[in-house]
Amino acid sequence: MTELDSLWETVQNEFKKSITPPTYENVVAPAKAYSLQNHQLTVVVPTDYHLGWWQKSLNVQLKHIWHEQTGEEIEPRYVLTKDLINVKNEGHNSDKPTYKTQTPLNPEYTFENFVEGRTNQFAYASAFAASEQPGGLYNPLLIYGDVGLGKTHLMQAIANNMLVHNPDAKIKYVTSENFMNDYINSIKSGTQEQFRQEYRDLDALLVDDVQFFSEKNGTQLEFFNTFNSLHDNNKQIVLTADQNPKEIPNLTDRLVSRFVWGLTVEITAPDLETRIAILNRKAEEENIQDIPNEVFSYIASKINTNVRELEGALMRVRVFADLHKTSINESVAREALQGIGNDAPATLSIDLIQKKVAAHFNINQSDITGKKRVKNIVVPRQIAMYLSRELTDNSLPRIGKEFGGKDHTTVLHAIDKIEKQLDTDSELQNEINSLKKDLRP
Ligand SMILES: Nc1ncnc2c1ncn2[C@@H]1O[C@H](COP(=O)(O)OP(=O)(O)OP(=O)(O)O)[C@@H](O)[C@H]1O
Repeated sequence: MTELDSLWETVQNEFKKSITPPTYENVVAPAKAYSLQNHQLTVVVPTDYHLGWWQKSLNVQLKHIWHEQTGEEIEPRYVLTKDLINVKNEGHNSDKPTYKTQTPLNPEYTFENFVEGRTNQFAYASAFAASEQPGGLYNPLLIYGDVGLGKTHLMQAIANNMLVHNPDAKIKYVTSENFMNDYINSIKSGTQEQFRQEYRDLDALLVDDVQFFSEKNGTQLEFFNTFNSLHDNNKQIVLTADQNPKEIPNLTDRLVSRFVWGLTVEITAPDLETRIAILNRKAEEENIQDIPNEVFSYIASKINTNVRELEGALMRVRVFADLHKTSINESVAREALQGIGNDAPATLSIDLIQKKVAAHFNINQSDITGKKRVKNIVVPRQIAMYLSRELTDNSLPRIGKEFGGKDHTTVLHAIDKIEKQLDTDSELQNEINSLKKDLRP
């Protein structure tokens, strides 16, 4: 056992005294001290969930315990096991080539484990198609969107699926930062030829977060050449970015034009139904049983942007219930998630939308929920259904119910109609904008 290992054991024992056994077992025990350099303690943790706990809840205590035990002030940093390879590459001796960055694929990032919904199904279908016919129509495939929406998951699912079909496929997954570091290190060590071979002799290259190339002109040029070489040989390229590549500042035009050569798809935040489905899937994966449906709905309505945070919230509820030795129910979830996510979930109700739309068109609310098929009532009814979907988190069946017990397909048809008309009808656009302003000042 190294000195650091035994010190870490002492630190863990100190934690044990001040936190409950489930938090210790679930969160503290799985963490390992990896290195201590220049007052920076690197701690390796297995999942995003652990990362969140350490960064948000245990960081101050760790610094305190460390100081008490050693007299040393430290600045901890937390690294996922899967990212350890990057840490290992840091500070490598410059005469050793380090162009061999190889971040392992996460075997859990498969298409089967990805929940499809309205906002990600195009990205999902494109990624699946690219993995079935690498180097084909969707080359490169670029997936962009906000943080934590599943871009890396889909990108790695492509690689995992390619490997199912061809276990010998040469696939490299790197972040754009890895690519740059590899490139710089190859220059330093005079191993550019090997670097090029390494990157160009692949069946698929996956590069995460290409927005990082912004302003890195030398790296952009090298990547441009790598890209061309792979593309010319019909090798699959998959890229992700946090925004549309055309909007990434300081990327050369020729690189942007390469990025959008194949197919560019966006992922946006999942809707309520998808968030609930993701939570169900996650609970199954983590073997968390007996969660009532209203708890899934509550968590999904609180966290409505980032899937990573959604997963974190579920784990938080679980640990909270463990700590209090209680089963998971809605009031436990409310307590566990105090101060997290949407503290003031939208109070806008379908009832209010119906009232406002009725007043706007000078008809009665009962017309909106009724069955009359005359045009001056049908259109406001469709608009009210559309707004109920846009501005609240209610599901289609729920909306149908509130509109006098209509079927969810009727609601879907109404929304579809309005969406299509909005593309061309500026009067309708103005009408809807003004109603939205009125409903959400
Ligand atoms: N539709 C989905 N179904 C199941 N899991 C999902 C889905 N979307 C995201 N996730 C999960 O959410 C977490 C975050 O996803 P991921 O890392 O792929 O996001 P990202 O868009 O690459 O974020 P970042 O920009 O921060 O890198 C992962 O655990 C992933 O498996």
